[in-house]
Amino acid sequence: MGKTIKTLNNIAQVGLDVFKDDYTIDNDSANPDAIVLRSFNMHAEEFGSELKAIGRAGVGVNNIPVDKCSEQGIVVFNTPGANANAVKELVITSLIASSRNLFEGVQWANTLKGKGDEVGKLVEAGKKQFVGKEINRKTLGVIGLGAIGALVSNDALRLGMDVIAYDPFVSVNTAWSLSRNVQRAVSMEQLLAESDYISVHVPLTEETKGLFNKDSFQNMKEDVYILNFSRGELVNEDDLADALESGKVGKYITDFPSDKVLNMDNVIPIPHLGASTGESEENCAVMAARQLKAFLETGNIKNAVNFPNTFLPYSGKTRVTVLHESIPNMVSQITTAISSYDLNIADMVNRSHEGFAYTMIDIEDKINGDVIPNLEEKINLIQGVIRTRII
Ligand SMILES: NC(=O)c1ccc[n+]([C@@H]2O[C@H](COP(=O)([O-])OP(=O)(O)OC[C@H]3O[C@@H](n4cnc5c(N)ncnc54)[C@H](O)[C@@H]3O)[C@@H](O)[C@H]2O)c1
Ligand SMILES: O=C(O)[C@H](O)COP(=O)(O)O
Repeated sequence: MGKTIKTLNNIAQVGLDVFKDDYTIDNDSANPDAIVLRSFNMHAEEFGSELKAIGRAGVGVNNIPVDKCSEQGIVVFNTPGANANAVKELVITSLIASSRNLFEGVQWANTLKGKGDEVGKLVEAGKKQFVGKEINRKTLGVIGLGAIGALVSNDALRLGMDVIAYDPFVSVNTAWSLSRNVQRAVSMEQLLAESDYISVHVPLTEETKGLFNKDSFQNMKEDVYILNFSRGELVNEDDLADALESGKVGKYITDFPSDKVLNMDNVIPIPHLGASTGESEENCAVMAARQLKAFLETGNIKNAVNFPNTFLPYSGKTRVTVLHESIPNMVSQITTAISSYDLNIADMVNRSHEGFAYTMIDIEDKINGDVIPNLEEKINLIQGVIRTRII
């Protein structure tokens, strides 16, 4: 049956092109099968009964009510690493440009428009206001060693910086990709105390909200530069104002300006450009679309943030997919329901992730269409089952 996809932001065409034949892109649909978006805030959105999946073409999912989605059996995907290079390039650019007072210097040079032959003399006289500092041999502290943090760390080393990093949950993938010259901070305090520059690359969660506050600023060196390409809410803005005022923080470079921050001195506001390159937009769109398509057509899950990665080769016969709570005795109750229709199981998989689980069961033959709604209903009645879909 045809499926409807709705987009809530501009999504690169190559990504939308993944949805061919049986799919309709309908941005006015009140009840799509899947939604693709970037930073659109979904917290106030109602979900239609057909909505099975949301694809975030990007990384941060704080714009999506993930817990509500889990409870309603809506799988939320993101695109890990797909925009990491774009962000890294902007972080490195901003690191150097802010150290050399480039943003302020360019802004000032533009004020000389119309000064005619005087411009050359004014430039030479005025440039002393913008004397900067070099990043070579300075220490960069990287908080969060995921896709972006690891790239930033490796490139900063290549530029002659010392790099110290903190991530208590570092993944095996990152560990393999990281230069052995990145020093490991044993605590946030150590990183804060040793860094001339700090770049933060963690997700916004209840735990990381306000990570930069009065106490953490106090632990930092005088005149530290902070780069925030992650989320504005990681920083307590009232405490930041004091730290900028006192000179503890020399500059705050942020991809997430707020009205409050725009009114502070020594802030370099960037209009959320981290992932805004053609390459990154295409990478994210294609990855999000492929993951959604695979899930809608085969039930397989790759890169979901609220349900486990689950893969079973798709035979094209009948597949029963069940999103459920991760509690004892679920698989046996589901298989009992299936066998009550005299159906033989060919293959199956069950995975769990942080309280939620996913079971996919392949039936040996294509099953009669009339059975499908009854079997779905029977499985949905099992306590702990969130959503059943028979493909
Ligand atoms: N400015 C932009 O356009 C842009 C683009 C992409 C991502 N982002 C933001 O950057 C964040 C990081 O992106 P990524 O692709 O590197 O994500 P990622 O998931 O690959 O890495 C995040 C890392 O943070 C670590 N972490 C989590 N909590 C931590 C804590 N309390 N202390 C230290 N480390 C912690 C995790 O272990 C993980 O290694 C995203 O969550 C998003 O908010 C912004
Ligand atoms: O979390 C992300 O991936 C970034 O903040 C990018 O957001 P965007 O897709 O709205 O540019």
